[in-house]
Amino acid sequence: MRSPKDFFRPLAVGAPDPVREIPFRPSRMIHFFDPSNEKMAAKVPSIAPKVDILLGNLEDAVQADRKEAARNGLVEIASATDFGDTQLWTRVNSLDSPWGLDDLLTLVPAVGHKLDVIMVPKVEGAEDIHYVDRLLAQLEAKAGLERPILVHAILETATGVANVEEIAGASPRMQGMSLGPADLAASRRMKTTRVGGGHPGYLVRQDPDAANPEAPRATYQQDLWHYTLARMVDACVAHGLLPFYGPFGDIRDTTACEDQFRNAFLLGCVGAWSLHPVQIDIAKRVFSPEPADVAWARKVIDAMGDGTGAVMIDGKMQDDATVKQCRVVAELADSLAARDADLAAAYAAASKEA
Ligand SMILES: CC(C)(COP(=O)(O)OP(=O)(O)OC[C@H]1O[C@@H](n2cnc3c(N)ncnc32)[C@H](O)[C@@H]1OP(=O)(O)O)[C@@H](O)C(=O)NCCC(=O)NCCSC(=O)C[C@H](O)C(=O)O
Ligand SMILES: [Mg+2]
Repeated sequence: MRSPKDFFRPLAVGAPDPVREIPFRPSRMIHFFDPSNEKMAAKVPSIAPKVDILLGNLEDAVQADRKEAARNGLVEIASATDFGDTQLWTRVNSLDSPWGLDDLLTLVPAVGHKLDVIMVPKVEGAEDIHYVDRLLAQLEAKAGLERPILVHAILETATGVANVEEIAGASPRMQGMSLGPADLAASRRMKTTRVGGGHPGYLVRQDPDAANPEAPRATYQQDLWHYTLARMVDACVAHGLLPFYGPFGDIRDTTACEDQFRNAFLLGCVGAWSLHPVQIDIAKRVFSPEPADVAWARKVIDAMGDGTGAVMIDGKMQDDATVKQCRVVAELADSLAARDADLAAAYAAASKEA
């Protein structure tokens, strides 16, 4: 393990200095597209301005015989497109696959200056991040890049979950993590074949009524992902990283998708993956605080002055802790409003009314 003194040293001569703090840009949705799919690729220029993050996916969901086409397609799209202030990410193939190395060897020299973040799937421990860290430093130095490419890990194996804290702290490049519920379910031998979401069999049942033991008893579906998501959020925050929920595979069930995204938002995640255009607006809605909540947060911040002491607002106690909660909401709203004029107007109107 590197000494803490060396943590922020470049890992190759000529590589850019690692960042000291992970930038928190609007990140409500990571929109996946397959660069080898002509229809999807054609939509990139029109989708890019609508999403916070656009991700060229090279891993799962791209057929084995389309891997090279996807990689080359991403180089072409990244070179030809002006993404404005939308972030460009890629998900490379896993480190043990026949394609992961060539993904990195091709993308960094060709379009490394345009890539903000590389998502690495199936990360199992700090050693995976160390490998990518050094290789990226070498490639960045060779390509003459001036800013480091950040790394995002998918938490999608039981071993990865067991090692989540050490993964989060493995490198100053670590930008964030996403939950990968499909691979994680397989790795853990969970008996769900869904991509995220609940399962009707995972429930608790109301106690029997002593006076009427045969009466029907209510059941309450439970959240299969709560434990992992909460662990991931804590590991990320402890290391200054951004946590994301991952994919919701039932594209037609927009209601359950919204519920899953909202649970993640409330628990601390900054965004989720959108796999289909229909999920973009869901993520935008869910991961932007409600105007009424923003107005309330600003009211509390104003009333709390220097942020110490206790006051009563509309019958609710406010103190040093609640003002911090309110700052989380207000600061997120400010950063999203700077990118989204409609949201800025909605926040201003709600604050005026409050
Ligand atoms: C899920 C899909 C296969 C559905 O595609 P399709 O059947 O074509 O849907 P539609 O007919 O409704 O599409 C309407 C039009 O929209 C275009 N489209 C579809 N998806 C996208 C997209 N993501 N970006 C841009 N454009 C998109 C279609 O081409 C249609 O266009 P047109 O005919 O011109 O109107 C498909 O959405 C898809 O493949 N999505 C991405 C899937 C993906 O990336 N999966 C991997 C991430 S999840 C994962 O890996 C699991 C995770 O790692 C874990 O372990 O949990
Ligand atoms: Mg996966």
